[in-house]
Amino acid sequence: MIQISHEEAQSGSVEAITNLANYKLSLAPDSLFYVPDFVTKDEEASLLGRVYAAPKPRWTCLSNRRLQNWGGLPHPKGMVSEPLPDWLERLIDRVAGLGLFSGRPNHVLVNEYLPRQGIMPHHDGSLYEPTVATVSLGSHTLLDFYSPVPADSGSEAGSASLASRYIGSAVLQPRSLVLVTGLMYTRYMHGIAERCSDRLVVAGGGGESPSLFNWPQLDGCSVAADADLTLDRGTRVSLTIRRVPKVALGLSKLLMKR
Ligand SMILES: O=C(O)CCC(=O)C(=O)O
Ligand SMILES: [Fe+2]
Repeated sequence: MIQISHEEAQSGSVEAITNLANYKLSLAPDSLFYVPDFVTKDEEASLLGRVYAAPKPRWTCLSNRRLQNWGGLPHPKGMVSEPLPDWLERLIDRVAGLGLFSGRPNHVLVNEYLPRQGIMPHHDGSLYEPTVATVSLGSHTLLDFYSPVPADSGSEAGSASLASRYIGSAVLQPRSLVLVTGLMYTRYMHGIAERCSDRLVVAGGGGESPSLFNWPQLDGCSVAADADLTLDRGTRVSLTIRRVPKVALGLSKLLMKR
């Protein structure tokens, strides 16, 4: 069993990120950033407390995960925005400070995955600015990336071709932040396989894995491996932070303008 555990995150403070370029994953074909321990263990517990304190109707149950939508429903005509709760605004402050978004993020999807749950490969789409910042809580997962379906592939482009389109993964450790932008957002698709454990494919003898984009970053962790190189998944909550550029005026704002 491989165990990837970070040195104890200090409870009160995290290292300030002064240069995001230091966190760019050079093994990925385009812009992918990975920041381990973006939140502390205390912050993780507090964020999980807030997620699970949300009223039941906040949750939408899907077949392979459940989610909470915060900030409004993105729509081609503009999102009627709703105020975000303070606990999300504080997290957004920190993400906005990284300077990757053109303005302040205004939308958060919270996903909860039990072991054996995931999300099919997809694009996040054009209603959002093409950058997503994801904080992982509670458990690791493997975020897999795929080349898009070739335009001329017709109906053959089913799951059989998925393996051939796979380009690599990032291990998302609990408390980490991953930033997907550039072609990694617009061109490549991403998904999470429905598995209860992840086998980390370590190619070659040198502890390198070309298919794990953040393998060198994991090196900084204490890694103990035996034969099976498997990470068991627990319940993972992801906070996916985005910016919806087109915002429609809500009813109250429209009335105020009269
Ligand atoms: O949970 C994640 O890290 C990915 C979620 C995702 O791809 C999405 O909400 O669009
Ligand atoms: Fe997505």
